[in-house]
Amino acid sequence: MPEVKASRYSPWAQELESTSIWQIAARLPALVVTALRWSWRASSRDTAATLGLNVAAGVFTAFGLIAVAGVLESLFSAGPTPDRVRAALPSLLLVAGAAVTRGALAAGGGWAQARLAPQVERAVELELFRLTSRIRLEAFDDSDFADTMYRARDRGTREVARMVIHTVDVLTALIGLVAVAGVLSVLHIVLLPLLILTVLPDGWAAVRAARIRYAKLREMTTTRRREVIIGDLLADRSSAAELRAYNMRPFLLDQYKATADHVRDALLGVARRQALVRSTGDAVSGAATGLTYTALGGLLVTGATPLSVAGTAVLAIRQGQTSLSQLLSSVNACYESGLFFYDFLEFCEQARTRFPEPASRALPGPLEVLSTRGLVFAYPGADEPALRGVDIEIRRGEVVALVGENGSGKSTLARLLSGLYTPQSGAVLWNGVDLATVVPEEYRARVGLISQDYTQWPLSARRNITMEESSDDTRLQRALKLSGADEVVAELPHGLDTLLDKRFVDGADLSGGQKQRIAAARGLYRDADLVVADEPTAALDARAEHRLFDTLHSAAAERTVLLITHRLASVRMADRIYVLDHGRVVEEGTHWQLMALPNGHYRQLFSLQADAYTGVTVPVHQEES
Ligand SMILES: Nc1ncnc2c1ncn2[C@@H]1O[C@H](COP(=O)(O)OP(=O)(O)OP(=O)(O)O)[C@@H](O)[C@H]1O
Repeated sequence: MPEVKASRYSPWAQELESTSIWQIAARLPALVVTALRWSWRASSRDTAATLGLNVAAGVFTAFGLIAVAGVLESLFSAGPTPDRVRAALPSLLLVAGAAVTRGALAAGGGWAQARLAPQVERAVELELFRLTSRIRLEAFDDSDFADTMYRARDRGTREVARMVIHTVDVLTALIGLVAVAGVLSVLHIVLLPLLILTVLPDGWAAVRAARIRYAKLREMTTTRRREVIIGDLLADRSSAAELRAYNMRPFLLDQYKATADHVRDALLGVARRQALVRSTGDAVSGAATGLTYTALGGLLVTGATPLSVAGTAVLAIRQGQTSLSQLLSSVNACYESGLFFYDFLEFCEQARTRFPEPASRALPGPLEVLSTRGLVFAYPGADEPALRGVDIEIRRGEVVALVGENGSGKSTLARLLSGLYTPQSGAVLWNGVDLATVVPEEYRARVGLISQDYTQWPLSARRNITMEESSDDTRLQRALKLSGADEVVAELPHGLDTLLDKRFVDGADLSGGQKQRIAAARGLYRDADLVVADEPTAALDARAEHRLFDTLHSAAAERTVLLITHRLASVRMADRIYVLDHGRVVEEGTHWQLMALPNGHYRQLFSLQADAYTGVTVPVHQEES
């Protein structure tokens, strides 16, 4: 299967192949400006310091090179050597001064740069999750958009800070090149071993700084995993419905912020320690640079090392080569980051087009009647609509059942009635008011959804049921009892306070049926007008199933119940049954009315099930066709 074999990056790789380097280079300046804008928003002070200090360090590198040229000019002039060395002394002092200043500026710039990365990453990721938790639910069924979202999450968010850093590198290397061009006519030479000595302390500092970062990241593995898990809940298909149904967005965003703040603070600590190590390395390197020039002076005074024109030229060329290769590699890095960053920007743009339509109307009182009018809904990219003009009605206090074969559209209809999907045409009406005009959070708060694909949240059992910080004990105990979740909680090591996630210490895992009981308790706990139960008993044992159906039927005394199930024996008592087939309501009525239809769809399905239990067949006339 090609889609399984393809690498995760294949969409990106394809785009890369079809986009020429010039096209990407042309959009690079705009990307750099956008990245700088993000960075400025995250921390204007650190952005300014990163740019200012690094560019200033580049200027001092160039200045040092020009000062070296001055030294050489004095040394190569006519006259006795001691006089020439003396004449070179002011330039030598300038060289040393430039090196120290450059070192200090680069250390400051490096610190600001290291501070910037976690701050920009946090700001960008928070924006990503603000978008993923706000987009319409059907956006998760659009595979192209899912790819865009994955690429944005996988690398895109990290690349903004890198773009800023690579931009600085490009500017610095450019300044170095200009300086080399200016002094190419001047000749100079440096002793190789001493030059290596000037590089070694910096190398040590770089290794040490990398180790500090690695050790911290390792220590924070669990925290970072937690961050990823919360992030997944905010952006994953599996939790998207309940996140919306139970208005979990503010809570999860707060949780994410708290964890992300912890990671950010730890990384700022790493940045401080790294800056210390790097400045130590830079100081030793600076001293070694001074030593190099002192030794060079000594060698010249003693006449031990004659300077040759060729050697000096080689040095100047080498410097030029270094600046050039730096420029190339930073442009390359900028280009690479730009690709990933573009993914992120593309995602933001696409996500904003998938926000729910703004609605401001309040819910018009408690539910009297919920109805649909010509409801049509197609999933993104689907050839056929899942619902093709559905009209149903649910009145207060009724138990209404939706039945039909797999894929007939029951869950889709339930989600539209729960306000999770928006119809392409037609409307869902609450007391006659179109739900598209009502504030979604207000409506969703009046619906208790027992979802077919429920989420087990990595929270305590209590929070898994209440889905809100405060809990009403009377309602909680009632929901536990009605759903049979009381038996589940009784077996948990810390009762309602047990964490329902095996991935953490003291976390507990539940069986499929136990999870379903908790999900049922969640729908029953909510003080809702309408309970939507979509296959609420699929994983339950016979006793629990019987109990829950009894509960749902008696719950209708205070609430309205929409029940979707394949256990047709349980819908016999429903006030009305709608039979769906290929996205249409094909039959409607009570159990006995539907059983009276000679070739009825419901009658066929019911008789098949009844047969399996009793061996008694209700006669079914096969359609003649
Ligand atoms: N996320 C989705 N993306 C695209 N198509 C979907 C999606 N979910 C369902 N469908 C399609 O929509 C149609 C209706 O599906 P739906 O889940 O509403 O059926 P159902 O009656 O609830 O089925 P079941 O009894 O198996 O739960 C089916 O053809 C299904 O393949």
